[in-house]
Amino acid sequence: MASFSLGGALRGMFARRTIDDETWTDLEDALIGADFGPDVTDQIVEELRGKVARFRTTDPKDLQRMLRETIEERLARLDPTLTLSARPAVVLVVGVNGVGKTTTIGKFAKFLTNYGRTVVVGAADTFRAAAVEQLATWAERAGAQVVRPQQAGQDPASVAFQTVEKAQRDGIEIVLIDTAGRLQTKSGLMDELGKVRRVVEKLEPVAEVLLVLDATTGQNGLNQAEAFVQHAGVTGLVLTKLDGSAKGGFVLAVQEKTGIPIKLIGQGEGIGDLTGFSPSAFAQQLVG
Ligand SMILES: Nc1nc2c(ncn2[C@@H]2O[C@H](COP(=O)(O)OP(=O)(O)OP(=O)(O)O)[C@@H](O)[C@H]2O)c(=O)[nH]1
Repeated sequence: MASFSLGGALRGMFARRTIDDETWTDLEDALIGADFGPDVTDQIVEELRGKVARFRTTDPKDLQRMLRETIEERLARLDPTLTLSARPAVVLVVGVNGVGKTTTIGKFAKFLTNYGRTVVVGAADTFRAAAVEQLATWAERAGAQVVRPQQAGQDPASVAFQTVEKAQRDGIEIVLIDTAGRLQTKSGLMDELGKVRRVVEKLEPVAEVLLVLDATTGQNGLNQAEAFVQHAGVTGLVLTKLDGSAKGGFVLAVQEKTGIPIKLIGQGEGIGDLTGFSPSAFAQQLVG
């Protein structure tokens, strides 16, 4: 069972033979506990009460199936497909420190090389040499090329530019650009991201801006998301650390709050632990 599954939380509900008042309390507690948030929880419970009445069922198994369908239907309102058909397709990866950005870029590079794509990674987080080396190690493991800053503190936008230039020159299909994640000076960070984007777009349009969020952070993650969504032109979300989280509901909460689709999910620290986002597979894992 995936750790973000509602299985444990719903156990009480299924221990009962019929749907009764306690069933609804248990369901509500399970959804709140899993970080769906109060609004989405109320809406889901309301919808399921309606369905249960309409179909005149008293079987908790029916309720489980309806819950799975409701969650899947809501997750599927946005399209999780990555837009990577441009050549090169330029992807900016944004997010604050510690959410798993570097690891995600490594895993994503591997995901793409597994599909036979060629990849170059640009280390535009130029203030920490250790971060550049960590990224380079991941990229090399993934079979991707790397563009590093030529000196510490080089303008991130110029590293991004050189990375896209290399892709154009060498015919590399996908460009992944790591960006700095300092949130202390939010406006500084957003200005920097804007500059990276403008400079890259002198060469190629940006295909995707992926915001990496740590699924274990709940409301804090939602606040981070809002800042990036407002200022960085985010086109897709990547949720990391779902393997360590009992908060699977965050997936739906963050997608509905931002209106931006989840495109990738990370479920572990290994290079193979990143997958595309499938609403039906996710709803199945979540609800059982
Ligand atoms: N369990 C789990 N751990 C993850 C996942 N993704 C990343 N991590 C771990 O989270 C920690 C931070 O990951 P990094 O990739 O270094 O995060 P970052 O956002 O680049 O952080 P900085 O390099 O500090 O900017 C590492 O210990 C990773 O192994 C995941 O999907 N599941």
